[in-house]
Amino acid sequence: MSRCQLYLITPPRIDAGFAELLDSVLAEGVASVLQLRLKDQPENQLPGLIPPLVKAAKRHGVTVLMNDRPDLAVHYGMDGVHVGQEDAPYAQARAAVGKTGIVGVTCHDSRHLAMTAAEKGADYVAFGAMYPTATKSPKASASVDIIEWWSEVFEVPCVAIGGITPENASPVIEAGADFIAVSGGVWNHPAGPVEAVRAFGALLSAR
Ligand SMILES: Cc1ncc(COP(=O)(O)OP(=O)(O)O)c(N)n1
Ligand SMILES: Cc1nc(C(=O)O)sc1CCOP(=O)(O)O
Ligand SMILES: [Mg+2]
Repeated sequence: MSRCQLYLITPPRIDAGFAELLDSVLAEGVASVLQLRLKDQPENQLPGLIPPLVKAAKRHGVTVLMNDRPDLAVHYGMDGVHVGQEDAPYAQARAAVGKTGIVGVTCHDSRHLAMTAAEKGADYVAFGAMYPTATKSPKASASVDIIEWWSEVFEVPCVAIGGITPENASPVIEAGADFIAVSGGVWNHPAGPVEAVRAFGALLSAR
């Protein structure tokens, strides 16, 4: 069984200083994937904000994915895109990022959605929300059972998302998640983002 990895998600809105904070967080060497999820950012600010984030990810050897927008993933030279059930359809995302690009798909708490996404060729399926979260109003809540089932039956990696913190991540990791996707559990951690990723690092390397 491969070790669970940290999949970091940006806050929904950032300022120009965020790239420096991100750099210090990625320098800890804990996160292996970064998703740019700038849901609350005015579109006209994206050209100024995205390139330094992509550069920071590449500098630290971190895979960088765009949320929702295959077009932006391609435009800014990212590794791929994450799409939800109401975003660009899988085929459109795949056509944009190509065979070697990464396409991840939200599957909520649905085995059916996950099997469909995997059959189409998704690089990973995401289940959530595992815990209550202040980052968004999730469509569903998922239990560790679906993570356990998926990881026992399928080869396609699974991501667990929603309300995950260093304090509550253990059952999700033990269930077999290939990745834990985290936003607030890093950026809003009371000890600060760098301490939070260190805590995730300690958890993940203990297994
Ligand atoms: C890794 C990961 N999993 C799930 C989501 C949620 O995507 P979606 O359902 O499209 O919701 P928004 O993120 O667009 O609000 C995700 N972003 N990343
Ligand atoms: C973006 C997102 N998608 C979810 C899903 O259930 O599909 S939960 C979620 C929020 C992730 O942020 P945090 O780590 O702060 O809870
Ligand atoms: Mg989406």
